[in-house]
Amino acid sequence: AITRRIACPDGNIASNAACCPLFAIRDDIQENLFDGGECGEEVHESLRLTFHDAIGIGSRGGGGADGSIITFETQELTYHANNGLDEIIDRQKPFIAKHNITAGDFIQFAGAVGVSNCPGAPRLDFFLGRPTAAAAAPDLTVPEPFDTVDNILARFADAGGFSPEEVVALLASHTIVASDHVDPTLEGVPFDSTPSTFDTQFFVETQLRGTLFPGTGGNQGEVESPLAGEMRLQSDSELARDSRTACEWQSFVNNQAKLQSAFKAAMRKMTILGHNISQLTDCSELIPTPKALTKIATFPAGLTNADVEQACASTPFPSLSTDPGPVTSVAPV
Ligand code: HEM
Ligand SMILES: [Ca+2]
Ligand SMILES: [Mn+2]
Repeated sequence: AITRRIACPDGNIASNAACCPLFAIRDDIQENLFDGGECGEEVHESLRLTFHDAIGIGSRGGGGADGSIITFETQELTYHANNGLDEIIDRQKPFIAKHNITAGDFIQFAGAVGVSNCPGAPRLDFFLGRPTAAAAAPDLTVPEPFDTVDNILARFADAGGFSPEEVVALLASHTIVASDHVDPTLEGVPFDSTPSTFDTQFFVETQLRGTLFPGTGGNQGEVESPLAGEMRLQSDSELARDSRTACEWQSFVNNQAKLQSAFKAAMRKMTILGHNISQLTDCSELIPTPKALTKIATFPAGLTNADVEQACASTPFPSLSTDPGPVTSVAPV
């Protein structure tokens, strides 16, 4: 294939002139939205936003990854599942206003650039050219942590024909979480012990027997986790144990290469929902290459294979070593 090289007005080289404005946007958000290239709160929330915008499509209506969650925020932010997204939307809006880019493109661009700051992440694709949203997405397109596996799989299938395997791949995103809203008494609670690293610990730790709540019990959509300071969603717990998804879930344990390739492929599909890829421009070259990760997955200190709730019937849980030292707790982000 012939790679086109175009000189942009600012001196950057692009494959397509349409991508040229993205260099300045990337530099601006790395410096002023992501605190100089961190894998922190704004990255986590920007990734969550890519999902809540894109999944708004299907038999009930909605335009997919069209920016409607910002353009029609007065409506979509009244939906229960979007609780807390007002903060990142307020942070993103000035960048959209300043640069000549639609909300739909910006949400997915910020997500892809942001994820590149997390060691171990794949280099996500980015396609440009989403028009401004025409209407708000309807309510109830975003799955909730208290939904059944049946309903979650059905919603993803309806939204974009996602298979159960692709749903599991997308949930790799929960390796970089700091939850503020599931337990109203806590802030910044991770779903795994490494919330700033795009690793497979999430798939290890969600398979361990739950023994405690990081804060209060009785929150809708939360079940017990195996580690002080760590939160487990009911939906993640059930997907890790359901016969339709358990083996796929387990297959990511200590498989960084699969984590990267499967998440990248599923994100490519999710981030263009509602669009015809032939009408978008591939500007993936703008996405930085994430730092590689060499850490091997482990059981947290004090826990072993005996704490695994084996759910995949056909394949044993991978053998992992246990972190040395006394039992620790996961610090808030
Ligand atoms: C069954 C599907 C899903 C459910 C039920 C679900 C639910 C949740 C919930 C309840 C939170 C905590 C929000 C808070 O308390 O602040 C959360 C966080 C998050 N979710 Fe999901 N999620 C799902 C799928 C996804 C997907 C597909 C992605 C992205 C591809 C994603 C990305 C994230 C991220 C990055 C966060 C962390 C946000 C932060 O730290 O502020 N989730 N999710
Ligand atoms: Ca992690
Ligand atoms: Mn947050």
